[in-house]
Amino acid sequence: MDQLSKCRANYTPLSPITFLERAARVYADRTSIIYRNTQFTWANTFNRCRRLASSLNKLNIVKNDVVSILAPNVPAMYEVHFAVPMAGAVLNTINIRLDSANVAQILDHSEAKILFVDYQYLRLAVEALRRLMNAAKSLPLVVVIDDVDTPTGVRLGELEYESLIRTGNPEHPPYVVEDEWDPVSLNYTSGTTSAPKGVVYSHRGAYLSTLSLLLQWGVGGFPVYMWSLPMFHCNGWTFTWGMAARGGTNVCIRNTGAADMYHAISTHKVTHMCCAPIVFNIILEATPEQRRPINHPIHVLTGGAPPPPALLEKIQGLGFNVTHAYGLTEATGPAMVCEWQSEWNSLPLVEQSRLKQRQGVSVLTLADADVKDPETMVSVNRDGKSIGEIVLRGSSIMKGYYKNDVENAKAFKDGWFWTGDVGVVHADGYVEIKDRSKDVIISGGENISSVEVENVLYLHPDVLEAAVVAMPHPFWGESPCAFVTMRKNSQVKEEDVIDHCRCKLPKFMVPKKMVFKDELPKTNTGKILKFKLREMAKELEQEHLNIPSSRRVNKTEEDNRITPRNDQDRPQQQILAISRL
Ligand SMILES: Nc1ncnc2c1ncn2[C@@H]1O[C@H](COP(=O)(O)OP(=O)(O)OP(=O)(O)O)[C@@H](O)[C@H]1O
Repeated sequence: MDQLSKCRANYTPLSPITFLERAARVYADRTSIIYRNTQFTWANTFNRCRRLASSLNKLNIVKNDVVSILAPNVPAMYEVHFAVPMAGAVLNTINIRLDSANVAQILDHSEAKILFVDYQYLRLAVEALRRLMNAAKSLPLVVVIDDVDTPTGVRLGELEYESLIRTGNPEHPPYVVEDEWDPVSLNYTSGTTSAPKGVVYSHRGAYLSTLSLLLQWGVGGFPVYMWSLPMFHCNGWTFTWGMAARGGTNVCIRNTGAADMYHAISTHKVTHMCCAPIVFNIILEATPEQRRPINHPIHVLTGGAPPPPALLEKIQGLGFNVTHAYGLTEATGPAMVCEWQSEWNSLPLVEQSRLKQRQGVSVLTLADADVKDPETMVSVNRDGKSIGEIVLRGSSIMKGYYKNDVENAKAFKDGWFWTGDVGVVHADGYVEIKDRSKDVIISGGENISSVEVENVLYLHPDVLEAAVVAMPHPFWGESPCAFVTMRKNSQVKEEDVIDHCRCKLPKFMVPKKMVFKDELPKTNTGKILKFKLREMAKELEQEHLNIPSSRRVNKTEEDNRITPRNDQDRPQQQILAISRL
């Protein structure tokens, strides 16, 4: 049998762009995209993508060139997921809430040849380009994306998205992927804990991850998928490509405000959506004018941050059927999922939410997932208590970080990808995150999981959002400090919330300081920027100790950037502390 060899008939490189060609054949007249009053079919989408790919090649885009895009969830953002790789190039979607310094950094680091910019983000793009120009760096060609539904006429130079489509060749032969290990996209990490890193996906990894997530989430034919998750985040957790694979309808929305989401859900009968847990608050806090009745089941895949059980309970009560996944940019989005066991359906709702907030088991494309002691590399006991670092291996894991050998060497060790997340394994094999290694609070030699304290805070009926970080403590080394936002018109005081924690937590885990804030600092993907809160906690401690402001740690310009510099030495220290336990 060994002599049977591969040939073109039985071995084709895997690539997610093949999903579109098939969609155009199989689902030609079905709706592919809805955006305001504009609708396309799968035949239209294939035609538009071929035209755009041909125009990109005419602009001298060749294999492995990077093409960037700065846009919200509009049709163009969807189309480039096919058109750019169909031109042989690598797609780089840029987070629209970054500042111009970060956008410039990404354009420079990725060596982007073309930048597609949605008209609403032109100012940000221009500022980023000005920075590149001042630093004598090369500039990408800019293509403005006007609103396809209600064009504004805004331009910057000659190139405009729709005219590239109009002038492109509809018969352009689809690009043939020769090696499935070739790059398909370049996504920068959220920069929650360190400088954003450029994560490269292969055609093979993207293809397999797409299929595995569709299967894992049980997405059948013709889903109506609302884009409440930014497509720029891990290519929309691969559902950009996935909707073509299932002949789904992409409901594009510019903003994830409550009114837009409720309107889309009820008008288009949305069946599926993904989002960070923070979006549940937007849905739950909607005003009566924004709300619409929800009369059909909606499947939600949530991840990106730990969903507190109290929040899961509330959103499920509204008719949303939540699946909880855990993932990273480096794992092409969701890598583990809390796979639901039917016998759990008979448990009380509180117990169901407690089980569901666990991060779960590996998705199908991962060969393995484990929790290991980072010093001994030994797997931790399945007792729900022994702590270690979550490690992953398999075809969903990135090719590597672009131009970053140092981080590649740290991330890939002993045949595993090391996530930097700290967790436990329960007796049933389900993993539960306790923290990011950088966020663990070490108080008097005890590790405190900030997630556990946050879960208790979320049980308070007036708490809207909560984040717990380490505050320096003269005796214990660190103590928990909670930052909380409260529901509108709440009369509750800080002391009341501390008392609530006292009733539910061991004394050493009770926040020593409670800070009410109007808003918590977040990344665009809805993650709370804990490094910023740690800085604030440090300031609070210095005030508490009456250190004159002149001697306090100064805020530098960099504090306002995504890149946290202050925590660089912390993970190693903390992992060592964890492994000592
Ligand atoms: N379901 C989840 N529960 C808890 N945490 C989660 C979950 N899903 C994702 N996360 C957190 O999000 C992280 C992945 O986020 P992402 O890839 O967007 O960039 P980042 O890690 O936030 O940014 P950076 O690596 O630049 O700091 C995971 O490592 C984990 O800490």
